[in-house]
Amino acid sequence: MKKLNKIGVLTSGGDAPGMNAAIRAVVRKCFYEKIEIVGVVKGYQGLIDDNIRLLDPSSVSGILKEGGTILKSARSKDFRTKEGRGKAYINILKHGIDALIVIGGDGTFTGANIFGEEFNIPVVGIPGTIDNDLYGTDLTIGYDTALNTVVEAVDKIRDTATAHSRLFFIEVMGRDAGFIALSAGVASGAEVVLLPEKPTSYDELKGFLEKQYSYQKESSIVLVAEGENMGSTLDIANRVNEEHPEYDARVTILGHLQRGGSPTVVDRILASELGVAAVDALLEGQNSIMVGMVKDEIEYVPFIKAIKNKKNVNSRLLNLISVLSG
Ligand SMILES: Nc1ncnc2c1ncn2[C@@H]1O[C@H](COP(=O)(O)OP(=O)(O)OP(=O)(O)O)[C@@H](O)[C@H]1O
Ligand SMILES: O=P(O)(O)OC[C@H]1O[C@](O)(CO)[C@@H](O)[C@@H]1O
Ligand SMILES: [Mg+2]
Repeated sequence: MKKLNKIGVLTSGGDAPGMNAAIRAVVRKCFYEKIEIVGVVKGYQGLIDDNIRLLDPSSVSGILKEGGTILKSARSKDFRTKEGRGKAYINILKHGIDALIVIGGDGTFTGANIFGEEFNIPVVGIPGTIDNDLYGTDLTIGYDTALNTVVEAVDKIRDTATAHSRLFFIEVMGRDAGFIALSAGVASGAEVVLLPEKPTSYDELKGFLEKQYSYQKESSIVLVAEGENMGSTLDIANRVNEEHPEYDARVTILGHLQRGGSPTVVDRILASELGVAAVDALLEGQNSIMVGMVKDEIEYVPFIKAIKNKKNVNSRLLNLISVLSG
C-alpha cells in the first residue's frame, strides 16, 4: 500500500448540517496522524477548476456548530463527463494528493466510485445528506437536524391549523426518499404521510381525509415528501379544495430552510465519529467504501452497496401514523 502523505477532502451535492463537523474531524484527525490535508472548494467542480487549499487545525476552529459547509458544495455537471474527471485527476497529481474523502449523498458516491475505478485513487465517503437515503448507515449526517427543523415548523403550523379548523398540506424535502416525511410525521402527529416508497392514490387520500373530517378533528396535517407519486402538492390541495371546500385546505412548502441551521448533538457526534473513521479507513488501505454507523458500530460499506441497495422505510412507523391519527 502506498504511504498516505496527503489527503483531499470535499463536500458535494446538497449541503447538510454537520458537514462542517465532519470536515473538522477529518482535518484534526489528519493533524493527529501527521498527514497533510487539503480542502477542495465546491465539490467535484473544485477538483476540475483547481480550487484547492491547504487546511490546518486552526482553519476548522469554531465550525463544529455551524450549518452549511466551509468548503462550499456544488452539483458538478462537468464531473459527469470523462473529460471533466480527467481534468480533476490532473489536479490531484499536481497537488500530490494520495487519497480523497468525499462527504455527500448517493450521487456523490456514484461519482466517487467511477472516479476511483478510472484513475485508481483511493476514495472513502462520509454520508452527508438530509435525505437519509443511503444503505449501510442508520443515519446520514444532517438528517436529524432537518427532522428537528421540520417538526418545529409543523408544530407551529398545527397551532394556526387548529385555530382555524383547517387541513394543511406541508411539503418536505426528499426527491426520491420519504424518510423525512415519515419520521417527522410520527414526531409531529401528522394524520397522513405521502411517500415515494409507498404510492397512494388520490381516492385513498380522499378516503383518509373524509374519515378524519368525520371524526370532527380540530385540524389535519398531511406531510408530503416532494417525490411522492401524485404530482405537485399544490395541485393535490387544489383538487381537494374543489371537491371539499369545507376542509379549507392550505399549503406550506418548507423548502431549503430544512437544509440550514446549527447541527443537533446527534449530527455533531455522528459527523465527528465518521470523520475520524474515514481517515482510519484510508490508513487501513480501504478504498471505494462509505463509512457508516449501524447500531452504534462503524461499518465499511462498498459504495456500490450504499448506492444500489434499497434502504427501506420503517413499516412500523408507517403503521403508527394510521393507528395514532384517529
Ligand atoms: N453518474 C455520475 N457520474 C459522475 N459524477 C456523478 C454521477 N452522479 C453524481 N455525480 C456527481 O456527484 C454530485 C452530487 O450528486 P447529487 O447532486 O445527486 O447529490 P447527492 O450527493 O446525492 O446529495 P443530495 O441528494 O443530498 O443532494 C453531482 O453533482 C455530480 O457532480
Ligand atoms: O435545490 P437543490 O440544491 O437542487 O436541492 C434539492 C434536493 O436536495 C435534497 O435536499 C437533498 O439535499 C433533496 O431532498 C432535494 O430534492
Ligand atoms: Mg442524493
